[in-house]
Amino acid sequence: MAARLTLHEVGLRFGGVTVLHEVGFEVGPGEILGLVGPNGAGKTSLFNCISGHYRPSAGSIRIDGAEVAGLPPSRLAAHGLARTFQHPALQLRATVLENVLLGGHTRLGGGPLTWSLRLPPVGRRERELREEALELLDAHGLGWAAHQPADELSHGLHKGIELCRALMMRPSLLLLDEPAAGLSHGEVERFIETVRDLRAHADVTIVIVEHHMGLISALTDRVVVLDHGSKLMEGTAAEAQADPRVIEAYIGKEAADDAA
Ligand SMILES: Nc1ncnc2c1ncn2[C@@H]1O[C@H](COP(=O)(O)OP(=O)(O)OP(=O)(O)O)[C@@H](O)[C@H]1O
Repeated sequence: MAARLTLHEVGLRFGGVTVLHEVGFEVGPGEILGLVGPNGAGKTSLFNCISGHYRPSAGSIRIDGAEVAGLPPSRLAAHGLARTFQHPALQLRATVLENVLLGGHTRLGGGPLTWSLRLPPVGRRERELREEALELLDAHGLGWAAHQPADELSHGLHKGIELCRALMMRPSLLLLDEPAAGLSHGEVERFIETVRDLRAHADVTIVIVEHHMGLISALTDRVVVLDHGSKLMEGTAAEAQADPRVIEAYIGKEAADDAA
């Protein structure tokens, strides 16, 4: 079942630097939320707090009411969370299929003893997961690459493989960090269709960090705009793009970049 994500006054500090300050919002089951804001606003840092890669210095992060702030990524899988990264984190020497299967390991069942002895239920489960991974790759137009080493494929294909790996976890909460970065126009269009298809057929809540406003407008129900680590506003993508505070935040950043 799709998850509810609730953030309350989340803060993050590195030494004396405040990266996030009292950030709060809620994403309802099955919703698609965009997290946007200028470079350095704190979007990826907030993702890292939600996915357990950073421990927030303050506040609360709940998935379906359970407090998860500070839990490591391995424990968050049990709460239904999966994520992708701005720069796909793949095992480059492994095949595409092996990479996608990594996402299924939490669903293998049993424990280290049954795995190391490779008892019959493990073998059966492995075959089922392998079939499922191949179907997932086929559904995302990557079936042809299943047995190729990941490092022989393009950046755009790496993003697709990483998404399949995340989907192998059967997540109830999916975090996508800049899924369109480095993709061609055609690849972005295909990605938009993929997420629409997910919304129609998978029971999942999705949060997307993205600079590509076309993608954000096409996919999200709501956006949260961050600036300098704080929430600037929350509303639809159209409301955000027309909001003078948001325009000021982006223009101010561009002016500062030009002056540097
Ligand atoms: N591990 C860290 N140590 C110190 N500062 C950090 C660390 N991680 C992030 N920051 C700082 O936190 C701020 C927010 O960075 P973050 O990458 O979260 O922003 P962002 O909104 O995702 O930016 P972009 O759109 O460019 O990816 C930046 O000033 C960054 O330098």
